[in-house]
Amino acid sequence: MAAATPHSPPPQQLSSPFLEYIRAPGGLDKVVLRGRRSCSVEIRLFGGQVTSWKNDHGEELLFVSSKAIKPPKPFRGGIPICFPQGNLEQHGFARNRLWAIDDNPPPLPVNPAIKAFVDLILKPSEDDLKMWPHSFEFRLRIALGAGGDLSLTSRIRNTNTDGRPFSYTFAYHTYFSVSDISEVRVEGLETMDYLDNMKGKERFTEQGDAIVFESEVDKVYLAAPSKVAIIDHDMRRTFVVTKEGLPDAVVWNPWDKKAKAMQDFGDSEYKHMLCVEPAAVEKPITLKPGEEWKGRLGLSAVPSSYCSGQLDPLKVLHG
Ligand SMILES: O=P(O)(O)OC[C@H]1O[C@H](O)[C@H](O)[C@@H](O)[C@@H]1O
Repeated sequence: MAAATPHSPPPQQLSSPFLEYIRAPGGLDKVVLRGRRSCSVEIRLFGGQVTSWKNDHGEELLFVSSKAIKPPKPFRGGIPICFPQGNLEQHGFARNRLWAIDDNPPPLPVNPAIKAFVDLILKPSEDDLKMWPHSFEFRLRIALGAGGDLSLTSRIRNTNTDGRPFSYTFAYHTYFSVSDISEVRVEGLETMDYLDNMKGKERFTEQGDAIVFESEVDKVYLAAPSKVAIIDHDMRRTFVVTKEGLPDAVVWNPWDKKAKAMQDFGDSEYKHMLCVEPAAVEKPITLKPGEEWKGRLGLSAVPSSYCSGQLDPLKVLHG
């Protein structure tokens, strides 16, 4: 069966106790995944974008700006999908398109304990093909695990019929909600090489300590480990970010000056967010016709192993 068009009714399998399809005008239809107690995930069809992830106490774990703008502008917060980047609009057009429910996705091995998931699909429109002349199928599975963990699996296939390969860069532009950015540490990126977007993408090596935030940061960590931890002292919460198929990790906080310059971002909101974005940036991914690429993001929020001023990075990173 072909993928549903954006305006067709939601398929039958969406009527499950773990899923709700909510209609809203202006491309704002969304799917809500429900887990144990108050765990939930909200996904907007516009952008195929996760806009909310709540833990079992119903606390929001992702940052969304109070000034976020409605479609057709990209939405500031949650997890925008950045694809296909290159000489296109910033971060590509996928975050700016209406995705459809994929009612017959090719099989994807899943943990049978995961009941709450949804499959979305994006194919290029005629206009998209004028801008980026490649035919593709982008399948996105968003799943809420039994313990409240969230995973996004992207499968991108080259469906060009003229034999041409294509290349792209990619990012899960994840906006985490934090209590106070100056109390946050990121562990797992110590001693990594990075490109500094604020210094013309010059390459540097990170020092040996966990990363803390005192000013604007916009860095692409290269060949970053598959697990990175964001430790929020005040919340005593640690986000564990895992990634597969995505070598790099972008870390971004706009800080005060850039915050003021952004129309869709509150002046002080930089204090309450941090982007850590599993990505493939340095080396574009190339797919020949018929080839498929897979990239996975896993997120969990666990209590910090914070004890009398000492954090134990080994415990956080290796369980
Ligand atoms: O404003 P946007 O297009 O959403 O981009 C917001 C930010 O995203 C990334 O993290 C980039 O590294 C930054 O350079 C950019 O400013």
